[in-house]
Amino acid sequence: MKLKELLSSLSFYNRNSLIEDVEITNIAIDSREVKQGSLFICIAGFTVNGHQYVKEAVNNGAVAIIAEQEVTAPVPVIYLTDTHRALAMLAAKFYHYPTHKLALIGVTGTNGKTTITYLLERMFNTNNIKTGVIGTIQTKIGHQTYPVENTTPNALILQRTFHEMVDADVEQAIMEVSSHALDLGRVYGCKFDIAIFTNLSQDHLDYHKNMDDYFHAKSLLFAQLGNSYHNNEKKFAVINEDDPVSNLLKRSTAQQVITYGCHNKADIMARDIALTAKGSTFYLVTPIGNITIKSKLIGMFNVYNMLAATAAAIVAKIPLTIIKIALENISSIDGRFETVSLGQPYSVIVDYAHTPDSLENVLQTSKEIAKRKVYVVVGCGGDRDRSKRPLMAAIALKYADYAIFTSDNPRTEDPKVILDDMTKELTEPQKFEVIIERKIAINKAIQYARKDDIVLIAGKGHETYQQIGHVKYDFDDREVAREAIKAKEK
Ligand SMILES: CC(=O)N[C@H]1[C@@H](OP(=O)(O)OP(=O)(O)OC[C@H]2O[C@@H](n3ccc(=O)[nH]c3=O)[C@H](O)[C@@H]2O)O[C@H](CO)[C@@H](O)[C@@H]1O[C@H](C)C(=O)N[C@@H](C)C(=O)N[C@H](CCC(=O)O)C(=O)O
Ligand SMILES: Nc1ncnc2c1ncn2[C@@H]1O[C@H](COP(=O)(O)OP(=O)(O)OP(=O)(O)O)[C@@H](O)[C@H]1O
Ligand SMILES: N[C@H](CCC[C@H](N)C(=O)O)C(=O)O
Ligand SMILES: [Mg+2]
Repeated sequence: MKLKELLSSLSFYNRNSLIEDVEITNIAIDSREVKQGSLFICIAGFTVNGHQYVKEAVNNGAVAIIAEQEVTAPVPVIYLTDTHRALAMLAAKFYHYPTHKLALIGVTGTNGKTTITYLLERMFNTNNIKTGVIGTIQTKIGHQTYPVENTTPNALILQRTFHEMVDADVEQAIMEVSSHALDLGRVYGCKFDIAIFTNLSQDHLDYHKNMDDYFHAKSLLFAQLGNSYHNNEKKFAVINEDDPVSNLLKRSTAQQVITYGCHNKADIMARDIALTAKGSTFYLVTPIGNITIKSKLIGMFNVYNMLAATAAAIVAKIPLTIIKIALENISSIDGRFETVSLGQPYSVIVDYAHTPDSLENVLQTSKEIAKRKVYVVVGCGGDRDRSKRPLMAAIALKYADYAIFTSDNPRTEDPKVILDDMTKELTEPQKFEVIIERKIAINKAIQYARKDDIVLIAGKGHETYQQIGHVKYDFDDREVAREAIKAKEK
C-alpha cells in the first residue's frame, strides 16, 4: 500500500506534498522486527522510548517513520501528536479494516471477561457460526490456537489477527478488552457491535491513578460503540444492572442498553438460583422467553457470567434453545474453578483469582460448598498493584480456615517483600504460614487436606509458567497439584 493511501486514514496529519509516496509493505513498532519496506511507528513506551530506535529501524529497511517526538532520519518522517492512536488507525487501514468484515463483541470489566468469551464461543459454535477469540489464555481462530503476550494485544497484532480471522472465514469475533488496552488506544481502530460490562472492583491501581481513572478507561469501550442511528447499524451495550457503576456507565454510550442481573430489575435475569458443589441451576428470564438452565459451572459469579453471555447472544439473534444447550455443555473454563481430581477424598481447585473481589468470590463459593475445612494457597504478582496485597491476604483469612501465602509471579520484585506486603497487618498468626516456594506451598496444603476438605490454589489458573525476574519457568498449578496428590495417596 502506498504511504499516502495509508495516511489517508488519519484525519489530521501534516499533509506535506513533498512526502515521497513510497510503497509500504509492512508496519512495525519494534525496530527489531523492521523489514525492507516497513513503516516504523515510534511508540514512547513504559520501559524505553521507541523514538530512540529510528536509526536501527532505517538500517533494517524502514522506508518511512511516524513519530510524535523530534527524530532525524534519511527517510520521510510524519509527525503526529499521538502515535498510539495513529498506530491503531494505520494498522486498521493496512489490514483493510477487518472489523468491518466480521461481527465483533468486546468484553470489559475487572473479572469474568475470559469466562464470558468462552461461553459466547460455545453459543456461537453451537449455532454453527465460526468464531475467533482474543484474550488472556490465547488467541483462537476457529479451533487453531496461538500464544499471547497480553490479554488485549497491541493494535498492530490485533488488526493482523482480525485480518487472519477474515481470511479464515470467521463470522463472529469475541475479545477481552482490558483497561490498559482502552487507555493505550489498542482497540481504537476496531468497530464493535456489542460491548459487555462485567463488574468493577479494585485491580491495576499501579497503572490507573485511582478507581475513577480505572472506571473511565473501562467506559471508553462503551463510548467507542459510537452513535449510528443514522445508518441503521444496531449496536448494543450489555451492562450488569447489579453493579454500582452501571448507571454511570449507561451514560457513556449513545447505543441501546441491554441489562442483566439477579437483584435489580433487568432485561435478562436469573431467578430461583440454586448453587451446589456440582453446578448451578436457575430460571433464565429474557424478553424472548424463559427457560431453566442446569449448568456445571460453580458459583454465583458464574451465574452473572452466564447472564452476560446470554444477553449478548440474544441480541446477536441466537435462539434460546441453543443458548441453553451451550451453557449446559460447558463443564469448566481452563484454570477457572478447575478441579484436579485423581479420586482423592478431598477437593483440589485451581482458580485464576488474582484480585480481591475474585478471591472473595471463589473463597465464598468454596466455603459454601465445603463439607469441612477450606485451605487456600495464594500469592500476589510482582510489578503490579501493591495496594491489593494486604486486601487479598485479609480476604484469604476471612474465608479460609487456613492460608498458605506463597509466590505468584514475583517478576522483578523480591518475593519476600511481596509476601511481607501481604501479611504484615494480619493478626491471626495461627491461621496462616508463609512458604515462598509455590511448589512446596501447594504440596503442604495437599498434605494438610483430610476427607471432605477443599484446597483452593488461587492466582495462576491456566498459566503454565512462573515468572521470576525476567525468566518464565515451566510451572502449572494443576500439574504440581496432581503430583502432590499422587505422592500423598500412593
Ligand atoms: C504496561 C504495558 O502495557 N506495557 C506494554 C507495552 O510495553 P512497554 O511500554 O514497556 O514497551 P517498551 O519496551 O517500553 O517499548 C517501547 C517501544 O519501543 C520499541 N522498541 C523497543 C526495543 C527495541 O530494541 N526496539 C524498539 O523498537 C518497542 O517495540 C515499543 O514499540 O507494549 C508492549 C508491546 O505492545 C506490551 O507487550 C506491554 O505489555 C506488557 C507485557 C504488560 O505486562 N502489560 C500489562 C500491564 C497489560 O497490558 N495488561 C493488560 C491486562 C491485564 C488484565 O486483564 O488483568 C493486557 O491487556 O494484557
Ligand atoms: N463475574 C465475576 N465476578 C467476580 N469474580 C469472577 C467473575 N468471573 C470470574 N471470577 C473470578 O475471577 C477469576 C478470573 O476470571 P476470568 O479469567 O474470567 O476474568 P478476567 O476478567 O478475564 O480476568 P483478567 O483481567 O485476568 O483477564 C476467576 O478465576 C474467578 O475466580
Ligand atoms: N493480566 C494480569 C494477570 C495477573 C495474573 C497473576 N498471576 C499475576 O501474575 O499477578 C496482569 O498481568 O496483571
Ligand atoms: Mg481474562
